[in-house]
Amino acid sequence: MDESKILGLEQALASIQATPTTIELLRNLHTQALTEGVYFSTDPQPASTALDKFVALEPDKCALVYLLLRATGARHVVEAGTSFGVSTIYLSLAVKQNATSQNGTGQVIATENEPTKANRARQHWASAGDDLGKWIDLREGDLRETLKTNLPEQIDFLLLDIWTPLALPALRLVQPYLKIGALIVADNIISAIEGYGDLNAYLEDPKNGFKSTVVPYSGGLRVIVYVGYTSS
Ligand SMILES: C[S@@+](CC[C@H](N)C(=O)[O-])C[C@H]1O[C@@H](n2cnc3c(N)ncnc32)[C@H](O)[C@@H]1O
Repeated sequence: MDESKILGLEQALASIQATPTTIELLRNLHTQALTEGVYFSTDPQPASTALDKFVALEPDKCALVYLLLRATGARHVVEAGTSFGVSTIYLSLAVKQNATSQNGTGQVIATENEPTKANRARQHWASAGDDLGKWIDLREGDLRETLKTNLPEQIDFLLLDIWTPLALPALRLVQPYLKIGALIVADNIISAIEGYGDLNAYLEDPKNGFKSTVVPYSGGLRVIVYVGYTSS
């Protein structure tokens, strides 16, 4: 791994509050993820080629997501696309810390279609040092089914880090529960733009109630706020 990636990883790890065990786990997982071959869901190669790949959110994006959650006090979070559970560690750390400081409850609803990936994710969370598993409800199976029921009354944050055809269906399922001011982060919005036509059109239609900007992280990261339905 080159120097700039090592530096970026260390900067990301320095921006979160976690036990040394969790930090070391994240360092290892990100290092494996950053050195694997690239996979994009818009590639012609079959999705099965991604079975043994992390396809994890990069460290700087994970740090941003963690800090957004901490800044907004988010406690009810949905993650579309969990894979080996790297980004989920950041989400669950923030939810645990927010819930503890607010004396409230909280949960990350994680989603993964592939049983082998779900198992690896669970192993990673069990080996983290922050007792993270109890903050995560991992729903195995196609998220178009698993997100149909049992969502919290109010959702504060949605991470869209999923194959592009699943992004809009995930958003549509979660939208009825989004609080006004909820944040949504969608990864690779520029590098996978051809796969995101339906999502972008939906977000840009004013009647759907979203405002957003694209921040210049690798591949483009769309940061979206749910402002609610408007008549204009
Ligand atoms: C980009 S990866 C997620 C990476 C993860 N957020 C991280 O940072 O570690 C997307 C994941 O979505 C999963 N996936 C694809 N289609 C799905 C579906 N219909 N329902 C649930 N998960 C799905 C894939 O198996 C893959 O592991």
